[in-house]
Amino acid sequence: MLRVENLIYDYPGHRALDDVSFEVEAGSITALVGPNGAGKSTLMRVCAALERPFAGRVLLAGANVHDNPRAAHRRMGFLPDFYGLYDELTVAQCLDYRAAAQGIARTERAAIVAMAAARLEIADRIDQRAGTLSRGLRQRLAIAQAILHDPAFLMLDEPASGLDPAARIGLSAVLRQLAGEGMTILVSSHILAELQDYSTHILMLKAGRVVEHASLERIAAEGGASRDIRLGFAANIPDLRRRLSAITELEVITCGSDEALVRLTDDPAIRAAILARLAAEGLGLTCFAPERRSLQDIYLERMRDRPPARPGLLTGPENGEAGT
Ligand SMILES: Nc1ncnc2c1ncn2[C@@H]1O[C@H](COP(=O)(O)OP(=O)(O)OP(=O)(O)O)[C@@H](O)[C@H]1O
Repeated sequence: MLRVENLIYDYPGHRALDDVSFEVEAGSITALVGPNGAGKSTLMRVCAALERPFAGRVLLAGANVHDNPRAAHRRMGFLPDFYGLYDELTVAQCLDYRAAAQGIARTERAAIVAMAAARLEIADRIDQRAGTLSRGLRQRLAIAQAILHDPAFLMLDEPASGLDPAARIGLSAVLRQLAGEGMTILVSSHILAELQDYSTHILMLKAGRVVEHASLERIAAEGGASRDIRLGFAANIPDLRRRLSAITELEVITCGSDEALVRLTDDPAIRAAILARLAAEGLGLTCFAPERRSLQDIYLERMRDRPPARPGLLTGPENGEAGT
């Protein structure tokens, strides 16, 4: 769907994108993450053909977006991190204006405005002025503006920033729904727990370079079974820590009176022996569950460990060369 090849982008005295290559799979929701200043917004603006790269190219469904930005804008939607709405216009007028700007014929506009408002669940606000909407509803209107021409590809730059928890949950549902309807989405955010809920892939940038690009499934499976195990017990055991610590192959990370987090070795035989010992101890074991590695753990690990991608490599989940 979107293929980015060897992008270089410089601000005066600063390289913001340093040989960035990746490919976004059709139908995926890719989370674009990285520390402040990593280059996420710059990357999105270049992909949206709002900035011209110094080198490299961006292909949307095979067409170079910088050769014909207007054609690219008809195939993509973009919500920048800072956007303006016409506060004096109603929701309907805002959407109608954007539809006109997209070149949609006057006769088709009413139906398209109604459909976009329905998709973002703001149809009941259609006659309300944009300036009187809550932050969450403004965000919905801005996304409705970005998708009313039914783009195949949608980019959202930090759409959750400033939203309250309920509005963020609503936004996640909207993104899932749009992806379910066939839209390919690239979304940047610093809220990793939420990205984990709806993303299929992750693209990590650090200092203008790709340090990881993979499906969440592949990342979660990487490294085999988790070594951290959550234990649960049927009743309170006052000396639980002491009893667990007595098992030498097991390291106690946290411990309460009826639950604990412990770290085991990767060796299946030793793990089986520890489980058998725990059962034999008569502790009333009710839970022995590997802890799922969170996106946050993976992010922190990658940001710490990984060298940036080698120049010239096209990173992508399908070729398995991400961040090597
Ligand atoms: N107009 C500009 N002029 C000069 N430098 C800029 C400009 N815009 C961004 N930069 C620099 O380019 C780098 C990348 O910025 P960018 O905004 O793309 O990062 P980001 O990953 O989106 O950051 P954040 O998470 O804080 O939004 C930063 O070092 C930033 O200071």
